[in-house]
Amino acid sequence: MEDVFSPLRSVCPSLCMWKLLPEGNIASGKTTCLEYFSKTSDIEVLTEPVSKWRNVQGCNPLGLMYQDPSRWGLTLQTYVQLTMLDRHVLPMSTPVRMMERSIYSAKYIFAENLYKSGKMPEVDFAVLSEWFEWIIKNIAIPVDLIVYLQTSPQTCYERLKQRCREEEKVIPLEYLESIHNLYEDWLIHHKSFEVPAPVLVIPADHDLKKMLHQYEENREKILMAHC
Ligand SMILES: Nc1ncnc2c1ncn2[C@@H]1O[C@H](COP(=O)(O)OP(=O)(O)O)[C@@H](O)[C@H]1O
Ligand SMILES: Nc1ccn([C@H]2C[C@H](O)[C@@H](COP(=O)(O)O)O2)c(=O)n1
Repeated sequence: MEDVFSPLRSVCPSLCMWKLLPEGNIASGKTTCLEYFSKTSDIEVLTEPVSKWRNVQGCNPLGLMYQDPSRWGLTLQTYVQLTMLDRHVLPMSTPVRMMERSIYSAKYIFAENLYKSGKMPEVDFAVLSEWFEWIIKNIAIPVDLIVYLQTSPQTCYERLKQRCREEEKVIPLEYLESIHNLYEDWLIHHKSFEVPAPVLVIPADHDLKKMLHQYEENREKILMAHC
C-alpha cells in the first residue's frame, strides 16, 4: 500500500508521520493505553499480535514456551520477530501510529532474558541474534518515540493474575523482576543496548483513573511532539 500522505507532505512538511512504541513489562497496561488512544481520530493502533503467538496453524508457541522455555524459546522468539517485523513495515495510513512493543524489545528484553537465565541454548541465541542483526541492518525500522510504562514487578504480577491468561499462570514474580530489570537497564540507565528513539517515561503503577489523567497530561508529547 502506498503512503497516502506523501503528495501532501511535499507541500506541507508539517504533515509528518509519527511512530511511537508503548513499551513495558508484561501486564503493565500497554493494551489499556492503546485502547484509550484508539478513540482519538487519525491514530492507527497496532496491538501486539498475541493471538498469532497463541495460534500459528493450530499450534501455541506462547504456551509451549512457558511450559518448556529451553525447547520452545527460539520457536516463539523467531515467530515474534517475524510478526513484529511485519507490523513495523506496514505502510502507514494515518499520520500517527502506536505500535505495542517492537522487534527491539523482543530481542533486547525477552530473548536476552531467556538466554541470560540459561533457558535459551547458546546456538539458539546466536541464530536469533544473526537474524535480528540482519534485519536491523537491511530493513528500515523508524521509531520516533518510546513511551515506557514504568511499573513495579509487583503491580504487574497483580494485574497478570487479574487478567488470567491461561499460558501465563506459570509466571512467577521473579520472571517479571528479570524483565523489569532488563527494561530499566535498556530504557532508563542506558546500560545495555542502543535505544532507537527518545524515551518518555510514564509512571504506571497508578489506578486507571490516574493513568488516564496522565495520558491526557502527556497527550501532546505522546502524539505529535515533533510537529
Ligand atoms: N492502571 C490500571 N490499574 C489496574 N488495572 C489495570 C490498569 N491498567 C490495566 N489494568 C488491567 O491489568 C491487566 C493487564 O493490562 P493490559 O493493558 O492488558 O497490559 P499489557 O498490554 O501491558 O500486558 C488487564 O486486566 C487490565 O484491565
Ligand atoms: N518477545 C516477546 C514478547 C512477549 N512475550 C510474551 C509475554 C506475555 O506473556 C505475552 C504478551 O505480552 P503482554 O502484551 O501481555 O505484555 O507475550 C514473549 O514471551 N516474548
